[in-house]
Amino acid sequence: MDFPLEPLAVKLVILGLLTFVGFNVVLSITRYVRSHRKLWKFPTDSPNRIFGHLFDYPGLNDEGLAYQRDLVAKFPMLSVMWMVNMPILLVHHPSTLNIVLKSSNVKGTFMDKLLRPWIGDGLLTSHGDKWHRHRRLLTPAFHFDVLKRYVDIKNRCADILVRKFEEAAETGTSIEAFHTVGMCGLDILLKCGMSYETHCQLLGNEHPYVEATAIIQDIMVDRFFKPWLYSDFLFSLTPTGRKFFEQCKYVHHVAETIIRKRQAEIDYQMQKSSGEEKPPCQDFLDILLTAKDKDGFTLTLEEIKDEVTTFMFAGYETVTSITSWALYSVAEHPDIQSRVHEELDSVLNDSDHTDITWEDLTNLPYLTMVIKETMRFHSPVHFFHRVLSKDTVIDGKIAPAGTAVSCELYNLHHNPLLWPNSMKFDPNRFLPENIKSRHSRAFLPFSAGSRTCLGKNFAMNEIKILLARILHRVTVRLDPDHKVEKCERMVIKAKDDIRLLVSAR
Ligand code: HEM
Repeated sequence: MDFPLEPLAVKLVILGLLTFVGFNVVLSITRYVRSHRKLWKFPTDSPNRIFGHLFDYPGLNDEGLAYQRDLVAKFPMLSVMWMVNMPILLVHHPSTLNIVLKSSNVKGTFMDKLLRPWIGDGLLTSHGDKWHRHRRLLTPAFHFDVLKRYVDIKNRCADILVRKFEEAAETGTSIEAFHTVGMCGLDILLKCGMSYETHCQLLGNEHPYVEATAIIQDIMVDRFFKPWLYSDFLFSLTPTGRKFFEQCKYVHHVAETIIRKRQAEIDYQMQKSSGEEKPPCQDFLDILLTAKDKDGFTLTLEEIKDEVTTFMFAGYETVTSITSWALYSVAEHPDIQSRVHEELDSVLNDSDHTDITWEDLTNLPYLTMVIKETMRFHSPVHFFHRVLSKDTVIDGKIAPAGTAVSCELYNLHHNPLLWPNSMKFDPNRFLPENIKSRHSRAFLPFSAGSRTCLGKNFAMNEIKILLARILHRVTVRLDPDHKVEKCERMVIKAKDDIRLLVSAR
C-alpha cells in the first residue's frame, strides 16, 4: 500500500518529540545549574564537583564518625555533602539548625524515598495535611495518663531482662547488650503500643522481625551510596533489591497480623458491650483502629500499617541503642557507675519495692544525666532530614527551595564551639548550672519544634526503668576479649554488639 503523507507525518511527529524532550532537558539542566550554583557558595570539603563524596566517604563506622567530627571542627555552622548531582546541606550548629526547623517541616529527600518501601507514608516520612491529621490523632497515645499505665508493663518486662543479667553473673558468661536489651525493647513496644504478647524475651535473643529490620537497614545505607540504584524499579531487578523488598514484605506482613488480631479483639469487646463502650485501653493501635474525627474520617488498612511499621522502627531501635550505649559507658567508667549505684540504692534500698515507680522516675537525677550524656556522646539517632520549602537564608547565603537538608545531630553534639573536649564522657555537662551556660538548642536528641519526637517521654521512662533495674542488681564491665566497633545505620549500633561481663551486687 502507498501512504504518500506518512514520511512527512512521521518526521513531524519525531521532530515534535525531539523538540519537547530537548526543551525539557535544557530546562532541567538550567534549573539544576541555577539552583546548584547557589549551593556551590556553601563550604564543602568535597574534593571534586563530579562525584563529590561518593567514593571517598571513609565509611559508616568509627572512621566515618571521626571524619564527621573533623568536618564540624572545620565548618562549625554547616557544609555541603555532594552525592554526584545530589547535594545535601549538613547543618550542625544551633543557629543553622534553628533556621531549618523553623522554616520547614517538609519531608521528601531521597533518603526519605529510600525509607518509603519499608515504613511507607507514616508520621516520620509524611508531611502536609496527612501528617497534621495523623499527628493530632496519635498525640493522645503519649499522654501522661497513658504513659503512667505503661510503668508496670515496663517493670514486668524488665524482670525478665534483669534475670538474664543475673544469670550471666552466676555463670560468668558475657552478655550481648544490644541483643538482650533489644528483645526487652521489642517486648515492651508490642505490649504497650499494641497489646500484643509474643513472649519474645523468653524465646532467646534472636527474632525474625529484628533480623529483617537489620537486613533492610544494611541494604538501605549501602544503597545510599549507589545513586544509580535509587529507582525502585531498577533496584528491584537486582538480587539485593529483591532481598530488600522481600524483607519489607515480611515486616508489613507482621504489622498486618498484629493489626488484624487487635481488630478482632476490639470487635469482640464491642459486640459484648453492644457497641456502646469504647475498648477499655486506648493504646497506640487502638487509637488508629477506632479513629473517627468529626468529619467521619477513618484510617485505611494501608495507613494503619504504615503507622505501625513507623512506630516499630522509631520506638524500638532508638531505645535499645541508648540503653546499650549507656551500659557500655558506665562499664567503661566505673566511677560513674558507682555514683549511679549510690543513687539507686538511696531510692530503692529503703523502699518496699524493687520496681521503678512513676514517682521514682523524677527522682533519679544522676542517672538522667548519664542518659543525656549517652545521647550526646553516642548520639544513636544521628540525623534527620528536611526539604527546604522556600528559598532560605542560612549562614548569610541563600539555599534554594527544594534543597535537601540533613540535621546532623552527631555533629551538633560534637561541635567544639558548644562541647569542649567532646570525646570525654562526662555526665556533669548536664548539671543545671552547666546547661544554663549553653545554647538552648545545643542538645537536640529528640529534635524540636512541631515535628519533635512523639515518643520522647515514653522513651525516657523506658530507658530509666531498664537501666535502673539492671544497675540496681548488677555491676557491668567491658569484656576485654571483645572489640566494640560502631556502625552507622538509621541509628548508631555496635557492629558485633557490646559484650559485658556482669557481677551481682
Ligand atoms: C531515646 C529514643 C528516641 C530518640 C533519640 C528519638 C529521636 C527522634 C527524632 C530526632 C525525631 C525527629 C525525626 C525527624 O524529624 O525526621 C523523632 C521523631 C519521631 N519519633 Fe522518636 N526518638 C526516640 C524514641 C521514640 C519512641 C520510643 C517512639 C515511639 C514509641 C518514637 C516515635 C517517633 C515518631 C512517631 C516520630 C515522628 C514525629 C513527627 O514527625 O511528627 N520515638 N524521634
